[in-house]
Amino acid sequence: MKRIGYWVTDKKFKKMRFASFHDICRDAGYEAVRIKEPEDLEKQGPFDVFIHKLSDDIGSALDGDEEAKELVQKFQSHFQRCPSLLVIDPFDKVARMIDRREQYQAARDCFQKLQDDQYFIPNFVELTNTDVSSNKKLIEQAGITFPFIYKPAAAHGSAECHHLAVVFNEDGLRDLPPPCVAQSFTNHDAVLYKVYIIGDHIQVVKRPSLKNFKQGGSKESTVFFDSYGVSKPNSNSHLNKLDLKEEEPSDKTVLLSPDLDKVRKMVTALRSSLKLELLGIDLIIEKTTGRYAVIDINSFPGYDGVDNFFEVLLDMLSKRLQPNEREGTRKRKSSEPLEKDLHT
Ligand SMILES: O=P(O)(O)O[C@@H]1[C@@H](OP(=O)(O)O)[C@H](OP(=O)(O)O)[C@H](O)[C@H](OP(=O)(O)O)[C@H]1OP(=O)(O)O
Ligand SMILES: Nc1ncnc2c1ncn2[C@@H]1O[C@H](COP(=O)(O)OP(=O)(O)O)[C@@H](O)[C@H]1O
Ligand SMILES: [Mg+2]
Ligand SMILES: [Mg+2]
Repeated sequence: MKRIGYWVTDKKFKKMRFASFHDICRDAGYEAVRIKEPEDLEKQGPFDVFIHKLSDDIGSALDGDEEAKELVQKFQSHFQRCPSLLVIDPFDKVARMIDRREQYQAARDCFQKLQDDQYFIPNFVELTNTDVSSNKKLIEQAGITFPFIYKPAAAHGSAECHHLAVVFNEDGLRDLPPPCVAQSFTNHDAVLYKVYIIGDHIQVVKRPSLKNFKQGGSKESTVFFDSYGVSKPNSNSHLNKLDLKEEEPSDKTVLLSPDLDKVRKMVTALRSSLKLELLGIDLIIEKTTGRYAVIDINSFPGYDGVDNFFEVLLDMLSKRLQPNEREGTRKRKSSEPLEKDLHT
């Protein structure tokens, strides 16, 4: 019987109802094994495949957190001792999504190769200090316009990673704790699409999002917000409410739901360059042009609203475990070490 090892937090285990995954696996002739302690992994194994939400720990480990380093190291040592183990997703590929600047750069490179300007990453720049005049220059050079959105550089790892802000003018540059990313705000009529990906399977789920703001900026003070309050299924923040005059579509409004063929083309390109199987892409549609903007990429997200998530997951895993597929995986060296400094 093939064995599927997995690592998720208690919160994620409960929220996603992972207990049912065990039944679904058993019915299909697989065994799901929840790893709770990263001790004696050989004894808990052997596993044919290992899936995980370790992005927070990988992020903290890269930041130098000793406990996280130890945890990540234990898994990596196990992977090295079991070279045939399929790891979804490989730690080095997950690591590339942790720093928002790196994540955006990778996605922008991918879109440039695709040579299709219907997809874009809104202009962004990394700010590493609080020097207002040099930050002003960096923002101008990157073509960032007011308002812009402030995001902590780390996309995963702590609650603070989701403490964002909308900055309306140069005065707002004083309040931004570095390291962070500044990104042009793209009006999108307060609708965001979660593009949830499980291998080849894609499901798009509609979510609330930030309202439109006057382009070019204003005198308003910076608005700080927690992203958990604006784009979860039941979010109902004042920041989600379009201003009254905007509720009726204007001539310039391109009101669209995403075109699934376009989404598929985008996902195929991103998957092939990011080399991730379990991911979520936050997509917004630019109000004035209808172009697709990717604003966030999440490793193993919540998949809230995805139909039959565990059946789809098991289907993907069983396909990946087919001998032909394994050959491809081995070529990808899925268990390569993440970073040398995580071993020290
Ligand atoms: O718990 P959820 O359903 O809010 O899922 C979170 C994701 O929400 P989403 O599916 O995109 O709505 C969430 O996505 P966002 O960054 O909020 O777009 C993250 O992936 C989050 O992981 P982390 O805490 O940043 O490591 C995810 O948290 P974990 O479930 O991995 O703890
Ligand atoms: N460039 C942008 N233009 C417009 N709205 C944005 C932009 N970036 C983020 N947002 C809004 O902020 C929310 C959180 O941003 P996101 O980058 O997804 O961070 P998180 O990782 O915390 O989810 C999004 O759900 C969306 O409503
Ligand atoms: Mg997001
Ligand atoms: Mg995110």
